[in-house]
Amino acid sequence: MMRLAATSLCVDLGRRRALDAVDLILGPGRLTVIVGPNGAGKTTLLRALAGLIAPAAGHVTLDGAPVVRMRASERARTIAYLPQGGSVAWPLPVTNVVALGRLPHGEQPDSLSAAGREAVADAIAAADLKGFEDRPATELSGGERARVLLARALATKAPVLLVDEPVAALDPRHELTVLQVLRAHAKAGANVVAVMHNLTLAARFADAIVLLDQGRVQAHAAPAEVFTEAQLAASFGIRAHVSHAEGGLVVVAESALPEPR
Ligand SMILES: Nc1ncnc2c1ncn2[C@@H]1O[C@H](COP(=O)(O)OP(=O)(O)OP(=O)(O)O)[C@@H](O)[C@H]1O
Repeated sequence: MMRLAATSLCVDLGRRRALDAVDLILGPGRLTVIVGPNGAGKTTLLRALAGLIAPAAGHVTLDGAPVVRMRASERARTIAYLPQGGSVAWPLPVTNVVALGRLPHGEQPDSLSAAGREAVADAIAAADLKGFEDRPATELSGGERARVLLARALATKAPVLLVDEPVAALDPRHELTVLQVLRAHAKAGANVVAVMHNLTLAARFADAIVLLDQGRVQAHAAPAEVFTEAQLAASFGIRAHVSHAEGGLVVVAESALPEPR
């Protein structure tokens, strides 16, 4: 099933309560986008969903089992996590970096199974990296590198995919490519959760939006229900104009509201 659930989830970072009593149920087959202002707790929530942070209270479960208690190898096969602004340390060819996504299956880049080779090829095609296979991953632009790291996560073929700002460094065409890939992955049955700042793209591609503010879930609903002018003013401190266009909702941030929140 791959149903992710956070129940009364509280996470402390240092002395700060970064997540406060978060309740969420995220079903498979959906692309959920987490939005919220800087410091709202989005990355912390994604890391907690991935089982990478132990909660101060409450828990995160995958099909009822606490993720922090899953064996690390099983968790790595089941939950692919793409951190924000990841870097590549070694000058490996792109194909080998993408193939690192097969490590949770016990496959080394130079000894992939047939399924592993297919997964790597699929991921390279999905991230629009054909032609880049032999380039050293350290000699790419920021946006190209971001796509390589996404491809590594896709190559895992994990049924849960958690991605932190996957389109932050991308040009408009690749923003669309990546969101189409994430949506297709969800439509194929995966549970896909992405953190994003671009509200119009989020509205266009997400099945559901989670709006976080100060560590709390302010809304969890369809984009049109979450992206109201009143909600955007309350959570982001902006005056925004929301309109309905053919491709979906368009959110235009018009001005920052003068009052500090
Ligand atoms: N290691 C840490 N120790 C203490 N506080 C931290 C630590 N890491 C993050 N925080 C704080 O926890 C809060 C949530 O951080 P988080 O990175 O989850 O926010 P975010 O919503 O992802 O922000 P952004 O949009 O800027 O990426 C912030 O107030 C941040 O300052």
